[in-house]
Amino acid sequence: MSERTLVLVKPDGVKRGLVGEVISRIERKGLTLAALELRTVERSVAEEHYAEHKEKPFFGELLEFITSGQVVAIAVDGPRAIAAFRQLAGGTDPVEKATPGTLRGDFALETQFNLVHGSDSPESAERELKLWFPDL
Ligand SMILES: Nc1ncnc2c1ncn2[C@@H]1O[C@H](COP(=O)(O)OP(=O)(O)OP(=O)(O)O)[C@@H](O)[C@H]1O
Repeated sequence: MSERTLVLVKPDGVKRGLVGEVISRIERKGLTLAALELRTVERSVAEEHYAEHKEKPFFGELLEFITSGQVVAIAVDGPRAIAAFRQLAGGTDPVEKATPGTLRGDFALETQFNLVHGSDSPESAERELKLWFPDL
């Protein structure tokens, strides 16, 4: 059964010219692109996107970071797309958790600047896709 997930290339990935690398790995895995947009994120969208982290000590920094530059939002389709992209991304901490061969394992050093976001469950995917691609 096909699923849809929301992927973001965060501002660090866009600034470093890694959008192509992320898209290439998504496509090589066999996943397909349903929608793609380069945009800046309004603070309200960022707050809603990361609502589950509202009480965390890093919430303020996270909002600053995600609104600090352009992001690429991508709706990605495929069988088990949610888990498949999380596998491509690697663990949240790019050094302790992400293994080489993953996007974060290969290209990131710090937990905050970990290059990509991928929805972590069908419920998150549905919520996030509505937020980022309301017309899809
Ligand atoms: N301890 C931390 N310090 C700074 N930033 C953090 C920390 N933990 C998480 N973050 C930031 O918040 C984001 C969301 O954290 P979460 O635990 O949901 O990780 P994730 O699901 O792997 O990442 P994402 O939701 O971006 O895909 C992380 O990707 C990272 O950018």
